[in-house]
Amino acid sequence: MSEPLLRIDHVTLRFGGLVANADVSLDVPEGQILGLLGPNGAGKSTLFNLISGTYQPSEGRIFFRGEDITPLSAPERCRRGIARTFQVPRSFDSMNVLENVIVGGFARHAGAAAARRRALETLDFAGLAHRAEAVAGELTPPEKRRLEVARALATRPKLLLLDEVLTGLTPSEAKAGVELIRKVAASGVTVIMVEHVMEVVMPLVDRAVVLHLGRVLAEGHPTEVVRHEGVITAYLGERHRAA
Ligand SMILES: Nc1ncnc2c1ncn2[C@@H]1O[C@H](COP(=O)(O)OP(=O)(O)OP(=O)(O)O)[C@@H](O)[C@H]1O
Repeated sequence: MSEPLLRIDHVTLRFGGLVANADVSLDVPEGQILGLLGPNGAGKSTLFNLISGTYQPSEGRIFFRGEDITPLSAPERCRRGIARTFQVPRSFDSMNVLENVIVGGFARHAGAAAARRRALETLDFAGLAHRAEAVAGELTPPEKRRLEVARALATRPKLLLLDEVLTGLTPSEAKAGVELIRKVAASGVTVIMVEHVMEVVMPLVDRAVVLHLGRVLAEGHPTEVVRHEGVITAYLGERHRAA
């Protein structure tokens, strides 16, 4: 079997006495859309922070394309092709949409002209080209999420971490968001997404991993995972039992 794009190898992260991620091991093959699920406080965002380099694990290693990236900083990991969005959008509100995406592009493109070219392409890809000159702070909530994704894509990632980009959207907005995620995956970017809305996650992801109390509770095809007894008890609740 070929090497996974990302390998998380027995990773633990402690904040003092609190274990936010406990002995997490996970292989993510190239081309997959992986859903990372679990109740509030399960350790999903912490795992994103460990993959993107915001946090260093207390124990364990993280490999990307076969390279041990555990000691690398977040900018170094970005240059290798790992990008992320944040639960609360972090765009620069006073700058326009294009400028925001150019900032993302600078991480990977030498020179303003190349970064601008890449930003324009990315806005087009993300369906935001018509809002290029709009001030970011004045975008609608779904446009702000799209801008987050565009900023991350401008770094030309091989792995994109999406933290609740569909949460809080109306069903039709979420449907448009799903289409964008499918398009991202079809362009060759591997995706790991944290999302709570099961109706959205189920048909979209190739594989689901459920975290609970920092540990991997279940892993597999989404249809198997939602039938897992421990997942129903810890996360989904009784209404999913008969589903
Ligand atoms: N910087 C930190 N310092 C101390 N504890 C933290 C820190 N970041 C996260 N935690 C704790 O680690 C645990 C996991 O948090 P995390 O945010 O990763 O969960 P989550 O699954 O992303 O939750 P949510 O769905 O609410 O975003 C929680 O108990 C949280 O309080």
